[in-house]
Amino acid sequence: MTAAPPLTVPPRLRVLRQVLQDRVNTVTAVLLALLATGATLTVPLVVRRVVEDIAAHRSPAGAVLLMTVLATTGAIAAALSAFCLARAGERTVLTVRQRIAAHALRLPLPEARRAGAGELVARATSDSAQLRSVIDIGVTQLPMACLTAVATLVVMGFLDWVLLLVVVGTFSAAALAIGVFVRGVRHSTAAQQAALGDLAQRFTTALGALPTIKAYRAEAQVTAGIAGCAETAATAAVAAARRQAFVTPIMGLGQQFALIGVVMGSGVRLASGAIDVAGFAAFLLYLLQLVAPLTLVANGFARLQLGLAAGARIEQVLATPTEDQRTATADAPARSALPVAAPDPGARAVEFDRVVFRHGTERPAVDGLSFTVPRRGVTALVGPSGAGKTTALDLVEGFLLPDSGSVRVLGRDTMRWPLDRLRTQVAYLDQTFALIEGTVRENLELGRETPLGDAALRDVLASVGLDRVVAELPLGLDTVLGRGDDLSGGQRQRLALARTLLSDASVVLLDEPTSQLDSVNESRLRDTVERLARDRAVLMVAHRISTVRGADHIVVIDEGRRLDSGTHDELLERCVPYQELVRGQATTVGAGAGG
Ligand SMILES: Nc1ncnc2c1ncn2[C@@H]1O[C@H](COP(=O)(O)OP(=O)(O)OP(=O)(O)O)[C@@H](O)[C@H]1O
Repeated sequence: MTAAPPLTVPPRLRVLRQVLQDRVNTVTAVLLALLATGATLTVPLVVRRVVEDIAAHRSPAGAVLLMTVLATTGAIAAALSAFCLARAGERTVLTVRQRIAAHALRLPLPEARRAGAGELVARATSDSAQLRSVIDIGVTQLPMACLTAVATLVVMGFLDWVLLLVVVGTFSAAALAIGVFVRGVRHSTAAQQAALGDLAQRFTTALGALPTIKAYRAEAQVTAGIAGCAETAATAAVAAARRQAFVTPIMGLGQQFALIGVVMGSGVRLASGAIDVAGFAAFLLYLLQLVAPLTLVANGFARLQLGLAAGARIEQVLATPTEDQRTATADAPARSALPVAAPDPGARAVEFDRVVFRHGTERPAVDGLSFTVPRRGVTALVGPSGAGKTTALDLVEGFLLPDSGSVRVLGRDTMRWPLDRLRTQVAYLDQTFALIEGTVRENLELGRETPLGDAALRDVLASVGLDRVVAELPLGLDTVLGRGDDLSGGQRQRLALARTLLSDASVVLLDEPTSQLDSVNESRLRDTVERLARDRAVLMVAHRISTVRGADHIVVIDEGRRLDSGTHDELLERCVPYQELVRGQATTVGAGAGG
């Protein structure tokens, strides 16, 4: 199985700054934990007073009451501290999830695709949840456990420093042994989270391809791949658990040896008067109390690795520059900081000037491409499959940036347009005709700040022949699409087209808008596009010659280069590759399609 390809920027742990965001709850949790720790540390000293009172035939009632108050206060403070910490933790997880979602949707398309939808979802869900352990352990548990252990050792040193040396010796040996066992935990936890990301990625992709998987009876085959990722995650988790499983028993062993050593040494120390019976009782209580914070420290470091590994994976996403943060050159300002200038009214709608673009491959997808699109009318981009047509549209929309040359929209280089401004001017119907999960209305109004009235929505639906279809949906315009109620492929395509038609953009990009339409709807689309092109530029990619033959201007491209341009009749007369395209369609679908 392959791990997800790495995102571009190495991980840093800036995300941990989030820990301090909910200061009120974090500080309250720390103060309450200090109170709980103080109470826990004081109890054995009060026990010593109880023993002394009993030995001196005094009433121990006062000391017992004090002990009860301290123990209760400690318990309540510990509970409240844990609650405050949980609140701070959950708020942090919430903020991180919101940041990941916002950031992932703003990543450049190639980066988002490379990361993978499932991987990004895993970082917003399971990785983010792991941050709780960084907060729970890192903010209070580890510091308080260290504080408790050190303070306990100090008090024990005051009670009897020789017996303390026995304790320190045995626990040091235990710590060394634990160090050997937990050394590989970080590696195992990182492997576990990478496998979980891989699992989410495979699962998401498989659910997206469910009809194909079912049609090819590939459920078992695909399940095996997903199960393989789950198995890798489980193997890594078990490896980490195996190492961690030794922590508590080794600490217990350390405590046993310490107890034996202390009991053996106590005879001499009591006989010499270095410690009295009450002091010895307190010393033993402290020794019994010591093992809990020490175990917590040892386990805490191991669990902290899990949170830190998740933090690194989250940071990897957040450190990848968004589209707005990307710059044209190293010293250029980020796109979001570019000055807002109005489009040039005299300029062409789109101008490609010797544009070269590679999808990270040796061979350019667009190779020195130059052509222009006038301010009004339909320009069609035709060429064989893989010629670079979609890449050209993606360059206009600013999804991709040219490696060299320039793409100008309304007279301005796309590298120098603030993206939201560019995309206000350019509407795009992409090949996937993707609808968001939401109502028909939400799909039509996507990206609009002010809602449109029902009449406007029905008009646009009528223009793509969908008015009756939508009227017959259970809740009409308010029917949620995508789950129980859905449309056919061609209907989805027309709904996506209707969304594009509602835009006020000066340039409209249509990628294969007729690929799933019957001849009636194709003819309707041609009329709609012609109407649209009366006052704006339409740049359309289409394989069907019947769709493009009426275009004002046709640009023929192959292997990322412009071969020729002109009207259908001009190209039919002089452009051999265009003639071949037309002839190819005439032989496959009949002369009517090719004209
Ligand atoms: N994400 C990608 N990663 C790598 N190569 C890609 C990617 N997208 C496209 N290409 C390559 O770039 C070239 C141009 O692809 P593009 O999708 O622009 O062609 P097209 O003319 O739109 O094809 P079609 O008509 O089949 O949709 C092809 O060789 C393709 O394999």
